[in-house]
Amino acid sequence: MTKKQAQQPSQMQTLTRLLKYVYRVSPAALIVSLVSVIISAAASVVGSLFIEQVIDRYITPMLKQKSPDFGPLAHAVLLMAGVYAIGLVANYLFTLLMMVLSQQVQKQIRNEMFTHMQRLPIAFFDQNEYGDIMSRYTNDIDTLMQMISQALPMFANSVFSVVFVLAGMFYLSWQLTLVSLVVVLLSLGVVRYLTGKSSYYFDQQQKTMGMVNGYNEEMLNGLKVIKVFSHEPEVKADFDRYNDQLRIASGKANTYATILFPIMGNIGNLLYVLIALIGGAAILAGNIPLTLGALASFMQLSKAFIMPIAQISQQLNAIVLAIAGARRIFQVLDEKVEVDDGQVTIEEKPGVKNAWQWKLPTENGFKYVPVKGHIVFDHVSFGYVPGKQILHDISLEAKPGMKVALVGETGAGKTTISSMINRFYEINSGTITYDGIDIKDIKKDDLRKSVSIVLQETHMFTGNIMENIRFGRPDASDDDVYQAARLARADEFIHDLDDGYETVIDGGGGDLSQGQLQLLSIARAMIADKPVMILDEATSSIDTRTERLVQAGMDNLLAGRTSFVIAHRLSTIVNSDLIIVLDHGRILEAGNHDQLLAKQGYYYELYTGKKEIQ
Ligand SMILES: Nc1ncnc2c1ncn2[C@@H]1O[C@H](COP(=O)(O)OP(=O)(O)OP(=O)(O)O)[C@@H](O)[C@H]1O
Repeated sequence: MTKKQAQQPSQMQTLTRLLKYVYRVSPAALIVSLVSVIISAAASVVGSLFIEQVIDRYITPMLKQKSPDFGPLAHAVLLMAGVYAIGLVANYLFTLLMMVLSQQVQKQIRNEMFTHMQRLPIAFFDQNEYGDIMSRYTNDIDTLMQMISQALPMFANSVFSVVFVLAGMFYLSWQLTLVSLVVVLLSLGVVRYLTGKSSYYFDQQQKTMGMVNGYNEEMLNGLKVIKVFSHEPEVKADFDRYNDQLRIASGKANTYATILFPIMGNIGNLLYVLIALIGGAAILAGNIPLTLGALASFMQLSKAFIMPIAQISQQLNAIVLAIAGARRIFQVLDEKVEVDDGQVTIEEKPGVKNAWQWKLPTENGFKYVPVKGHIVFDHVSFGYVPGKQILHDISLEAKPGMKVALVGETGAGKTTISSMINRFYEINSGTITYDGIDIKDIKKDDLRKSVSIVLQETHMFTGNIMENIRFGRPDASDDDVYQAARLARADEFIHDLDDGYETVIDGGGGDLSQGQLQLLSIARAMIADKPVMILDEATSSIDTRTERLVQAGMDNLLAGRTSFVIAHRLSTIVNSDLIIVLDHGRILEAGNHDQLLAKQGYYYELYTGKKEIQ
């Protein structure tokens, strides 16, 4: 994410944070699962220890009896079955609980991420690829869930098994336990090497997965451009490179992870044979005070000793992978949300539609003041990134109801100025006031509620035309929608569509032309009818005849409202009250059309065609 986060938390810190998170979602489920996992591990060891009793207490004596009584043996076996049954139930319970818990955690994380992302500043989305963000939302959450529902319970089960088995082994014979431990210690070297390698590659796999998804997303978005320039082979070559990196990382991670298990399995067999040999020889020589039953029990335990160690190391892979995912998820959740210290809010006057008023806090409560739309920039400077200033000392005043045009070459800073008004970004110095109130004192949501923006890039949401226009004002009636569409001159083409206002458009804009989409977004802004309007190349894809008609509708709407208009076609802005001519983020000239023409400066050259907006 941002560079600040280059210093990553350790795996242990992330795991602890994750466990706290899981605990917070459902403390009861986590505690009951933990108790169940302990019971399950203990039951299996107690079951193994029973073998000693069964052999030494019942079977061996019975071998010497002429007519053996099977009753006590049957009783002991039943008891053993009972212990195993308890273990089984506990095992089932904790598996089930962890499954349910993982679903709850998944829901909670998705919810928190979504809510958090909505509160992140636009700058976050400028700096991070959508594909990478999506990968955190999908792949990383998936791996995390697999860890919580599978790896973590198995890991806990194995850890407790190892502890109990070790205790059981010590109880039976400390000498044979020492032999087992030497074998285990030797095998741990192998485990460390293999898990170290696989976790490194699992981390790489998650990272490259994010890159592949990011690349896919970008290419899908730019598919048309790729086709226009016949860039398919180059794009494919780049994709192959990323895909190959993913294959290599994924292949290596899984190779190291999968060879671990067979190796550990064989070490387990080796230990089993070793214990049988050493134990048998020791019993025969009378070196170790061990019964036949105890040896059988010990061998059973030694088998149950290596497997959990193998499982611990294997589950460690999944845990390491999930920790990498958890870290990426927490990175998003740790991203600073937009600062909002604003106290001033905006409200619609009760009973009067589209009449807005400020709710200003005062010493003894608050007071209401009508919203006028008076915007003042006072020596404003701004840069998107530190050290690269884009706007230099901008001062301008848009009196209520004024139409202010921003003119200048591409990259001059027109959109940037408009983005400052609703605080998409924070200015570096100077102040911007709205009706005399510093915009930093206005609650962001409310500030944005009072400013309508129509961008050149239109975005429609999946739904029908009616719903998309109503997006501007959810409580608008059908008649309001028709009225806005008529004003925006969208009504005509909507009627020509087979399903009219019911025509469904998908997220990308469906079969509508860019100009038609612009008309819809103008209608959407018109229905919102805010005190301040920003039109950023809002009519650039509309033909000049329709643009004139839309303009007429808009001028009606804009009458009495403050508006900022950015347009490359100067015909759109000649009737503006104030034209601000920008060059490299500085104001070059300001005045109305006649004043600027009379000045015979930059604007005059643009208007008379001596200079062209590039
Ligand atoms: N999100 C961003 N991050 C960093 N720099 C940006 C960002 N958006 C714009 N810029 C830079 O800020 C400068 C001004 O861009 P801006 O979009 O305000 O220009 P503009 O006058 O609206 O141009 P156009 O007529 O092409 O829309 C440009 O140099 C641009 O590269």
